[in-house]
Amino acid sequence: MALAYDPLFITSDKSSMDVPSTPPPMVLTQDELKRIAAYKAVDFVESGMVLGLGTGSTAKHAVARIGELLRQGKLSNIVGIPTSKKTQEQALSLGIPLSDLDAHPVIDLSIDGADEVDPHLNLVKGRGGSLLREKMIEGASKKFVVIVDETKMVKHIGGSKLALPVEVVPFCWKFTAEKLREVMEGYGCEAKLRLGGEEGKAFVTDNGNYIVDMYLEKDMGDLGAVSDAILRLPGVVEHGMFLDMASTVIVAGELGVKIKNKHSSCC
Ligand SMILES: O=C[C@H](O)[C@H](O)[C@H](O)COP(=O)(O)O
Repeated sequence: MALAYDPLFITSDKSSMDVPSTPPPMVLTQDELKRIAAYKAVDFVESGMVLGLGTGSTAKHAVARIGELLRQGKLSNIVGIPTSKKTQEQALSLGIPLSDLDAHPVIDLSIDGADEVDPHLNLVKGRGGSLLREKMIEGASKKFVVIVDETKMVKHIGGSKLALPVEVVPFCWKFTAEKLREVMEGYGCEAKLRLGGEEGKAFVTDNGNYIVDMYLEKDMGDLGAVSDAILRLPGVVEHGMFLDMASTVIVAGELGVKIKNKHSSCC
């Protein structure tokens, strides 16, 4: 279905108005909101850029749009760095030239979705299992634009009560999961191995690891301290909290698109 995409439908945190003067032309599905956010992010893309290509149901719209603009000749000389095998396949199918972090250690712009966004633009990512490559690539980016529909906005990280993913090595994963649970015990934490592999086996990431999903009851408060404690555990490869990494978050909702920039987004 074609979107009636209205530029007046956009607000930014630089603006004093949060509600646009023109009402949205129709009730949009969550997928349409994801697509609106993704297309808006692709406005930041310029010919000649090295781009981090995100993973997931929102990022796939951005990758598709980049492919379309390349095909139309409106963008040229783009190099994409995919954050997962799935995105790599999509980008290849669209003819987007690809490379990697070894060849391009500095990336101009990354565009990716998120599972949660807090008021400080801290994120949870990795419910699709791609957090490690995403963190490596997005951490090497001069600009990181996050695209979400409004359901992803939370008051605090973990606030959706859905998974905070941690990538762990398969070797004695139960031991690591128990250590994670102990570290997070004060926040009412449950730690569960993610399933989804063949015959009900563990989900395996693109890096051959497992994911332990943490479910939290309480606000963690000092996210930096929790991050450090998790990363100190042997067996942990990476976690899905992306702290202070997003430059801009584009949020598409029924009342319009909001653009939130780092350092001007909160309080
Ligand atoms: O591992 C997956 C990624 O972090 C995704 O970007 C994240 O889960 C958001 O995915 P979606 O856009 O499908 O909600």
